[in-house]
Amino acid sequence: MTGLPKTPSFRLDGKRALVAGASSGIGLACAAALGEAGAEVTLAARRADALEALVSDMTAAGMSASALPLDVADIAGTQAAIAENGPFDVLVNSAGLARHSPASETTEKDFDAVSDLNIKGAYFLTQAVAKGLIAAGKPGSLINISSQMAHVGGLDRAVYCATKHAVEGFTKSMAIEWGKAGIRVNTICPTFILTDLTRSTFDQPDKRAWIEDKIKLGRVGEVEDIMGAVQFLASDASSLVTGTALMIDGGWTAE
Ligand SMILES: NC(=O)C1=CN([C@@H]2O[C@H](COP(=O)(O)OP(=O)(O)OC[C@H]3O[C@@H](n4cnc5c(N)ncnc54)[C@H](OP(=O)(O)O)[C@@H]3O)[C@@H](O)[C@H]2O)C=CC1
Ligand SMILES: O=C(CO)[C@@H](O)[C@H](O)[C@@H](O)C(=O)O
Repeated sequence: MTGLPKTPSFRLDGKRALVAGASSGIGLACAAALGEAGAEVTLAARRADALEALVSDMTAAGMSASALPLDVADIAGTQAAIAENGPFDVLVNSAGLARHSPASETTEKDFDAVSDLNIKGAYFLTQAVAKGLIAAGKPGSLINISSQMAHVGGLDRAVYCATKHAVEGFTKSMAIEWGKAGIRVNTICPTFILTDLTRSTFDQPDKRAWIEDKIKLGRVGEVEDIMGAVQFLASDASSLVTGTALMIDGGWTAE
């Protein structure tokens, strides 16, 4: 016997990771997952106090973390912050927002607010981190938190769905462009997960029943459901994975 193949490592020791949208919900969980795997994690979002609280929790748990207050919709400010604090080997972009209304009533203000963060902010944040890697001649793994709504429509969620479909488009295009440089670009597409973003949806009994019916595994998502996926996509365990969407939807889009 010549020896068994060895599973590539899920560890991230020596890697620098940036998590945008780390002050709550899915981003916070992703930051903890990356820290647990050994990465040095930079936590970005607008609320500096929430970031500092997470830095304290992660440090107390033996992880390496620091805060970088940042508005991802401020493109120039984000570019400057990444240039100053990078390069980052790993990006998880979980900064996002949603506004709900019938498509016939969407206002330009809501359209712009959701698009400016979910598409434009995500695009230029991903670009800024990639530019830092290219300049440093380093490989990397860039992950955008998209949504199952990038693959299906959602009643009263036309703008949000449009932005998440757009994220899938630029992710695939960037994956093609930067593949030879060893920079991988992927999305994670969660189903409904109880966070500040979805609380108002879950509070409506008819909406909760709709969600529970559509998720074939019979339970709603929790932030912990995203953590293993982030460790996988950030690490060498996924070194041939790029330009793809990892569905974490309990079977919603299988129907
Ligand atoms: N929860 C769910 O069911 C699902 C969520 N998603 C996606 O996951 C991502 C995270 O959502 P979730 O954790 O649920 O929501 P939360 O509202 O809990 O988290 C959103 C995060 O984004 C940050 N954020 C918002 N605006 C900005 C900004 N302009 N600049 C920087 N950071 C910003 C917030 O921090 P701060 O306010 O401090 O800036 C916060 O950390 C979103 O992209 C969402 O679309 C996808 C599928 C399902
Ligand atoms: O992406 C999501 C579910 O797959 C959620 O963030 C929402 O659609 C959210 O906007 C909601 O409807 O509560």
